[in-house]
Amino acid sequence: MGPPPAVADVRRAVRLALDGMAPGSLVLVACSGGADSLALAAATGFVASRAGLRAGLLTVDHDLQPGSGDRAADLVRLAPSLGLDPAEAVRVHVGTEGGPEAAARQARYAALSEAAERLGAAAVLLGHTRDDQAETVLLGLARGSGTRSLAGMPARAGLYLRPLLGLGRRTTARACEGMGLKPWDDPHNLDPRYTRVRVRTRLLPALEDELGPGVAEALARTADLCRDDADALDAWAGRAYSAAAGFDSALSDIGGEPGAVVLAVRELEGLPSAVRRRVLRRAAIEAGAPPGTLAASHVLQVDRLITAWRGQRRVEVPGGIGVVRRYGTLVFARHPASPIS
Ligand SMILES: Nc1ncnc2c1ncn2[C@@H]1O[C@H](COP(=O)(O)OP(=O)(O)OP(=O)(O)O)[C@@H](O)[C@H]1O
Repeated sequence: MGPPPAVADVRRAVRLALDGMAPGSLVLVACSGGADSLALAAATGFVASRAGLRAGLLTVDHDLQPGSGDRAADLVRLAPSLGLDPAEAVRVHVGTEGGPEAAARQARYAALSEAAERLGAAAVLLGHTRDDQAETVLLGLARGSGTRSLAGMPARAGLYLRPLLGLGRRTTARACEGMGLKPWDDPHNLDPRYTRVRVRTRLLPALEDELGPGVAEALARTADLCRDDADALDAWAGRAYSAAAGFDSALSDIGGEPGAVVLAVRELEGLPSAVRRRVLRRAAIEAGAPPGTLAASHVLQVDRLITAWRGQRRVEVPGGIGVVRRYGTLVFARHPASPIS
């Protein structure tokens, strides 16, 4: 008799994600002890041993709740029985910048990347599921995001893989049951003070009641479609950026300071706005604007220097970057030379 269907589904997803990896490579599972990453950990131990790969477990102890150190130690003790060796608990200090959730996430990824490098891992596996993806899309819609944000989380990004994005949370819970594993229920996952928890526990179930049980799956499909669109637009914008920034070198001292980015307006005027806005966003970032702080409204203001220019002198974007229109160019710089109007 084969394994229960949910166990087989999780193993298949892991097998697909690890396909093509060089024999002997080390893959690490980032495991919180919750159902998603516990099912992932067990399936990875199983698949890796049959695929000639080595598998290990990393758990991050944020030291935010009483007992978190014990939980991390329990996971490390459990790991060898799942075929995961090495297994490490990494303790991190969580700051407060950007709110407690964002700070914990940032500290977690930094710790995971550091441990992966130290252990020479070829990949770090995360337990995000289709339901996490659906929540991300809903949150993006509510913020008025564009295609890049609606694309949600990618199945692979650098070292990080998300093998379970095609499976629902119900499947991981059943897989744990099927393997006799007892996941940890994080009380945070039920705390309605978190927006994501309200989306998970109230909004998505209400949508499924009203619109049918396939809503999470449909939202995850939207994410995939948006990713394809965003990738295509990014590629177009990359070429457009090179054309607009790589014009005649005689003009390249217009910026007036090192690090300035100068774009030729005539290369931008005929572009679709979705592409032009991407070019402008990239120019601002290359000139020194921190990516996370650059809002759509900033990019729109810069865009008006092209589409609705009435001698406006200067647009400010985060990072102390000013944008001015000067001769047939847009100059992005910390202290751009005074504009021509
Ligand atoms: N403390 C942690 N240590 C290691 N990895 C973690 C930790 N917290 C989260 N992760 C990784 O990030 C993924 C997504 O985290 P998130 O907080 O959204 O999930 P979770 O509620 O912890 O659920 P689960 O553990 O069931 O995946 C997890 O599946 C896991 O791979």
